[in-house]
Amino acid sequence: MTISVTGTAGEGTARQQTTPFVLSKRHLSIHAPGSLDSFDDAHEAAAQLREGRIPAIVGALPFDLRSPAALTVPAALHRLPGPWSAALPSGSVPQCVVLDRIPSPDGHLEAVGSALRRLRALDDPMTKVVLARSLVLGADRPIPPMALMHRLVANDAAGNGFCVDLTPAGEPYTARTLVGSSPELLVRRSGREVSCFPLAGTAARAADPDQDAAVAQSLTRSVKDLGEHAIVVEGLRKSLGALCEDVRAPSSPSLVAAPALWHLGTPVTGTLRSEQSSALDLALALHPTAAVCGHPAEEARDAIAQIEGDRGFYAGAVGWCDAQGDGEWMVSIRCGEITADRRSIRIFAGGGIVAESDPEAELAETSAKFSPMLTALGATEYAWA
Ligand SMILES: C=C(O[C@@H]1C=C(C(=O)O)C=C[C@H]1O)C(=O)O
Repeated sequence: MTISVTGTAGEGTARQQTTPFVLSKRHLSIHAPGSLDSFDDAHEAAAQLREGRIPAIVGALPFDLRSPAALTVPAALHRLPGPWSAALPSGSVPQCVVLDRIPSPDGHLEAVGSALRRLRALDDPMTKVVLARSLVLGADRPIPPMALMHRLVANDAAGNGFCVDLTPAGEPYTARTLVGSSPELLVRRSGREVSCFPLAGTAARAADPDQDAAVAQSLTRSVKDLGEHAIVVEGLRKSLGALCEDVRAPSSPSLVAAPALWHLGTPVTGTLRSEQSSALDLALALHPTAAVCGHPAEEARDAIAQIEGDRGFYAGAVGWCDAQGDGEWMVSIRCGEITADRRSIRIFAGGGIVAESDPEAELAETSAKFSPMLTALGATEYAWA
């Protein structure tokens, strides 16, 4: 189905985006080409949507909502059944090599160690913090964002993928693109129905089926992972409760299969008290969950800023919202940011740290989380340029 969007700017002034917005999902994908207008202020975009002044919004929210967003009023919002499967865009993905690690593996071990000292201190309120690291990869020719997303979608059994032009966020994001394949739903709104599907608690999958089943079973019994997961569900129930009635979540998580990983996941649902709250309003109210930030959120966010610096759009949200307020926002993980010249990409992976965490296991978890992006880029983490 296609919703023709006629905004205040009119079709004649549509700026052709270099890269259209795409969000690919198993059952419904969104393709939103063109740009009638853009916003770096997500709250302003949400207000204009509520007032009926813009017909739809697509794009990315940053990890830290005080930073600029990259939101576009598209020229059209196409809803397509099933995962994104348009003809393969011209240009294939070049083979990439790792040029830099930020921080180094030892640096990440140190960061986890310093977080653990706080998490284990009895007088510190922080009980969970999500710490991430990144790899910078380079290629000898441009990395086409749509072709990369195509590969990610093809390699993912659930057909997840996204591609977002970050230009609306202004410098230094002009002509940069966020591309990834996230398994995590921040929030979906359909009429008054609201659903979230947070993931927290992770184990790397094994090639041998018996071993893989054993890994999954032990994840469902891991006190550390169940505790880490419970913090996320508890936080989400609370923030959803402020906007919804009848908030429901099963008492124990289910196993979710992601490429190379098992996760613990819990569906959390509710019914909106007011239809005034759009999918974008919900995303702004719920983000960042403890799945990507920690608990309490403010302490964890400050610790992340101090340890990692600015995360930009990693661990933010990517999604869309229409004039009725319906839409869907995915947590922007398992992703990378392609530079304006498209010769390099910075990919990110993080994990929740709690008092019982082991630094070496956390480092290995981030390596496993890099693997879908590395596979799509034809690279391995420990092969140097
Ligand atoms: C932060 C990431 O993943 C998040 C952290 C998880 C965990 O700590 O177990 C699991 C899924 C995501 O919510 C990432 O992939 O970069």
